[in-house]
Amino acid sequence: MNPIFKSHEKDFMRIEADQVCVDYNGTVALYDASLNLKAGSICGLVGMNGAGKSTFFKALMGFVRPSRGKIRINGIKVNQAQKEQSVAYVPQNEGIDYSFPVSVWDVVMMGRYGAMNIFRIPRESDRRAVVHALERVDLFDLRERPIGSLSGGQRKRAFLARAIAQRASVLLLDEPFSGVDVPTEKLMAELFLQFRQEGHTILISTHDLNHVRDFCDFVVLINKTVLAYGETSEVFTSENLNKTFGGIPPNPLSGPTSSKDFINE
Ligand SMILES: Nc1ncnc2c1ncn2[C@@H]1O[C@H](COP(=O)(O)OP(=O)(O)OP(=O)(O)O)[C@@H](O)[C@H]1O
Repeated sequence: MNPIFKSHEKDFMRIEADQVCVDYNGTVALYDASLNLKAGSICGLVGMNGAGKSTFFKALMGFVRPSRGKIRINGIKVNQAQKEQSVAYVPQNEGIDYSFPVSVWDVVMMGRYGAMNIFRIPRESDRRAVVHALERVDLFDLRERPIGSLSGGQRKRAFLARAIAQRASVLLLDEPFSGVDVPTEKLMAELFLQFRQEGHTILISTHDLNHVRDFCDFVVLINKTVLAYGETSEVFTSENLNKTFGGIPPNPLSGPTSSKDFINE
């Protein structure tokens, strides 16, 4: 089953971020971050701990409000894209109480909530979407298990299934490979390539540079701002990686420390 994207989603860049700045109580986490991603692409988001990767995801999801800059998902504002369920986010840690008795099936069904009415009574189409998503991540047989009884890697697959069930055209995946075993890593990598084929756009944060080399069409190197962005073959140079991880202090550390410093008004 191919995802059915809304007609206007075909016409626009999937992700447009233009000079996005985010601060937490005045301390800059991200500044002047710009990025354009088209349909059917996989982009790696690479940077050190604290570089602002999760913050970038949260801005794209509308969980944090940029102090400056513009974001469009499929040509529309973030809050509208949220309403249309166009973008799904799989965070590093779900912040879920795993002692809470919720089944794998229920977790994946949450991906359908946005398409349901206020009573949240699943229709046949919702159940079909959940079955399809569970099958794609190879978890259908574990669907009745409490989510808390799954291994870390299985949980990651369950939350990926929730994103698949949502049928979002944009997938934001924060460290999807951390703590997963080799078969799960392989399954996920294959899935991501299928998603790309289907026209999804995937932004993946990872610390593993091999993942980027292996299947990311584009890469964003980030340290509080976008240091380099473009096709992986062009951007993945030792000079750029040094700038991202090594010796050379990036601009924001020697530059302004408050978002106010970036606002020209
Ligand atoms: N809610 C918050 N309040 C205050 N500061 C925050 C908050 N969330 C993140 N930060 C700070 O913003 C900066 C960027 O954090 P972020 O979580 O985006 O980095 P990251 O690249 O995702 O890091 P990691 O690889 O460790 O997950 C860090 O200095 C972090 O301490």
